[in-house]
Amino acid sequence: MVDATPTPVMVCGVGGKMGRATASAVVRRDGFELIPTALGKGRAGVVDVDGVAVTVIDVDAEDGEAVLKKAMETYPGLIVVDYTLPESVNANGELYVKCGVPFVMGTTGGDRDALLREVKASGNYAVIAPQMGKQVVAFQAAMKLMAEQFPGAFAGYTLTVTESHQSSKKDTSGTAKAIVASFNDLGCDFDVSQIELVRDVENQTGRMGVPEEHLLGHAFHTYRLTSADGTVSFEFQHNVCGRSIYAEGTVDAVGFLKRKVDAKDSKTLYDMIDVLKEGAMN
Ligand SMILES: NC(=O)C1=CN([C@@H]2O[C@H](COP(=O)(O)OP(=O)(O)OC[C@H]3O[C@@H](n4cnc5c(N)ncnc54)[C@H](O)[C@@H]3O)[C@@H](O)[C@H]2O)C=CC1
Ligand SMILES: O=C(O)C1=N[C@H](C(=O)O)C[C@H](O)C1
Repeated sequence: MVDATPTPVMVCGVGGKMGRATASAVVRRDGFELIPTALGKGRAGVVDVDGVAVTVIDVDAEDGEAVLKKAMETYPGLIVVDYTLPESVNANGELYVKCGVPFVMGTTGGDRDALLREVKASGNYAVIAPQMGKQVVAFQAAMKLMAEQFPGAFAGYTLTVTESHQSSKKDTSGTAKAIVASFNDLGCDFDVSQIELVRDVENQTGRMGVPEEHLLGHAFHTYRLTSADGTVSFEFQHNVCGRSIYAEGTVDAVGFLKRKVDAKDSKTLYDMIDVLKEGAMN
């Protein structure tokens, strides 16, 4: 029998740009319910998400663990989505593990190795990925596959990576970092510190071609490979305007995770390539 109960979702960081976009996608999508409570930082209050009034509880003022546990009791089967900030990633991951709540971590940055290690060791269900957009995840997966199939194929090539995002983005793109890891396996000697970050309007609208109306929300990435003698070059580019591609993918990830929890799957830690492989992305 199909379970008709909607999956309850708490969106931590709902006061921010991605949290708001994701909460809105949860409200729009059948089979999901946005719960009216969320954890926030320094911004207590009520956020209206398309008619759902979400009370944001400031983790600096109240006990986040108690808030989460209460929400888990009130909304059995709760799944948390995290779109907070790089400096909160590890502490939030630890909090969700401590409470035993399944979660989708879209937030980038922090100590990724520690996050993945600790969540995996805990056996807590989670999807953790720096990129939730279906087609970009497919590109990411293709680069990973190429590196697995043809390791070293681009040895001797010079790689340059340029990523442009809204000026409020402080960290280097987590997606670009993940793709650089595949280029490293393909033989390119490149460190993520060499990624060029474009955050100023002049370069964004000029060199990168970002439409003015998307200066506050875009992700334009270019990966360029050039052979040692300069006679051969490759360019991979993905340009995203707005945030709906990530918000929709996040809801797909919540649905995927819910099915894994219900099935008591022996694997508990996933990324978006797992979600894509299962055909679980709209
Ligand atoms: N995985 C993906 O596909 C995507 C990931 N992102 C990532 O999402 C993150 C958020 O980005 P934006 O929404 O643009 O940032 P933002 O600055 O607009 O929003 C962050 C929100 O999180 C809140 N916050 C900070 N620490 C918190 C904590 N400990 N607990 C609860 N709330 C907390 C802030 O008060 C703010 O409301 C970034 O790491 C970004 O790279 C963004 C787009 C897509
Ligand atoms: O902060 C953003 O906006 C984005 N963050 C993610 C990243 O760091 O790669 C995904 C996308 O680039 C948008």
